[in-house]
Amino acid sequence: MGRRHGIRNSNSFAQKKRNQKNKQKDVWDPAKARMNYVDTVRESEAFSKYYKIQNVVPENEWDEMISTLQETLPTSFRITGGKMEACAMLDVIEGQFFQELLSAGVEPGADIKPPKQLPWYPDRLAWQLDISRKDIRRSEAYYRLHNFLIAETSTGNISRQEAVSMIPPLVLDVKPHHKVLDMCAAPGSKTAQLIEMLHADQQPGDPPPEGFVVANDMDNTRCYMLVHQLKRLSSPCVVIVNHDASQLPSMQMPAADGTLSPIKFDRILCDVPCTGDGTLRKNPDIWPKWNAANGNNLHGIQYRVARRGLELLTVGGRMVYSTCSLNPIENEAVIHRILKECEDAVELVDISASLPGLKYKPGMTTWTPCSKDLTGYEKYEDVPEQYQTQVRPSMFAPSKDDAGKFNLDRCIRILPHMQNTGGFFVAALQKVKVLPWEARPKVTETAAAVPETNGESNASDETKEASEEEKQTKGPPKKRRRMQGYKEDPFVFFTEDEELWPILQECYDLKPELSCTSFLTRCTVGKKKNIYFTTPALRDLIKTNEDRLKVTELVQIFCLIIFLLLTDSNLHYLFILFCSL
Ligand SMILES: C[S@@+](CC[C@H](N)C(=O)[O-])C[C@H]1O[C@@H](n2cnc3c(N)ncnc32)[C@H](O)[C@@H]1O
Repeated sequence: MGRRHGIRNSNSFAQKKRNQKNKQKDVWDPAKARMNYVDTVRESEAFSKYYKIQNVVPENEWDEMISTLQETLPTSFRITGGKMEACAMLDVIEGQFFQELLSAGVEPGADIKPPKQLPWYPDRLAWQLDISRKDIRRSEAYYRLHNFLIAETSTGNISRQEAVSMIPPLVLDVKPHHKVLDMCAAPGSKTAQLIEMLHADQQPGDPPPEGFVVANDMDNTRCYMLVHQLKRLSSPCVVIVNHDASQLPSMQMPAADGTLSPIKFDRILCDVPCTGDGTLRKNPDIWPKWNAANGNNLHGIQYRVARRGLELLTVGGRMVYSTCSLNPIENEAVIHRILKECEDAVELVDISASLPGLKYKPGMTTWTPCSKDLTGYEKYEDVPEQYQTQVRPSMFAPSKDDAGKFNLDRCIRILPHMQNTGGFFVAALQKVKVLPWEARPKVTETAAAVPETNGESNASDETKEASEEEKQTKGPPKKRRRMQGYKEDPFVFFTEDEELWPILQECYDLKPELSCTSFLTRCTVGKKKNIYFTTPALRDLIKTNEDRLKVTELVQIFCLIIFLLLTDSNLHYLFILFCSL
């Protein structure tokens, strides 16, 4: 009784506090004020002036682009999972929900926009719906479809993803045996697509694919978003790591003869941090903050991440560079700088045929670097001293004579008005031979030295732009600073004599070909409450690289939560079993 009384008291206190707060809010609510401001400021003078200087869109399309940017973005989604389940889901969506919409559309006064299939997405599995909150309220058919999409998104059968953001994984062309690296992965909508592609050919009862995805993000909190997003896929083929991608250490894998060799990835997604001005429809608060310096400041880290990606890419492998920015300084200028440095070791791939029906502008071959005051410069020598740290020599377009040899027109820029989407940039790079500065991969007897990092932020200082491979060949710097972050629980793999293994095998009727050494826990002592399963390839990767990563405390590898259908029974029960042991 007393306790209850206490609770009532504390509740009324909390209520009083809330009332006080609400009163204050009536006077001044900064969040509300910001939203009002954002609602009214749906165009930025600086944005318009800058993109007119860049000629990013032909004069006669300008007004259409700006008015599209001021409209709400349509919803788009893709159907996930194996081919059979996806087709069955498509039948339900088309046969039931879209049909209802179409029937509602013939009623007098109904304003129903038919769903649009995204022609460039395979098997008719991606759709765009131009529906607003108002539509959902006024039409029963819209309401039912909306609720269905929400429910299916939470179970993972549908992924609500911006249409243009589906493009980079498609262009990456991932096969089940590929080693894939996603350099800047959080929150993970593209990583999910990559994992689905890895499992594309897998039939029920088949072993998991040979390939894997290493998903990295520098932001520790966003790594947990990634864990949350990817958990739904229950794939044993993905590991999440937490690094500055421009300094991602070389990982090692044991060869058949027991020696270690550095991993080179077959496919790399380099979806770099950017100003995001292609997402203005979704994030209108970018309008009032937009300025030319933001893009200039990101050029350095974008280049360094892409360059590191190419170092980690195998010869013959493909890397896709993408941003949700329209700015050539964040896009073509980065690609041009990379191609120039890589000489003839890297080429732009013509990806137009892999995206049938997609409307886009070919990459620009000329652009004009600008300082924050929106003065454009023809050449670096024209840049006043005060802006020389902001506008860098590497940002300038190739000369007319040189332009042809880079094939920058093979890049793809999607402008919002072309098919009612966000803005996006994508380029696919093929590594045709080792990079000029790259040492040929060495096979070492022991784990290679851990690449050093000074843990500093991504300042655009060119002196920091030496590649990680270069640093490794020069030897480690003398001082080592600990990077801030959280220490993750260890990865404790079962050994052949694991006492739980016979119980597990019997209880879950595990297939005999499953090796107990692919199971792991995250604790060294105490009850093994959660048991994880991963593929042999990822087990080797984690085991081979964990120690050196732990020593430096640079990396937190997050577990890939893995409940593949090892048997017909649902392995989620493992949780229950071991919690009660
Ligand atoms: C454009 S978002 C990536 C979106 C993601 N690919 C997706 O599809 O959901 C860029 C990401 O890069 C991360 N990031 C920023 N700087 C980074 C760096 N130096 N290394 C690795 N990740 C970085 C940010 O935390 C952010 O999550």
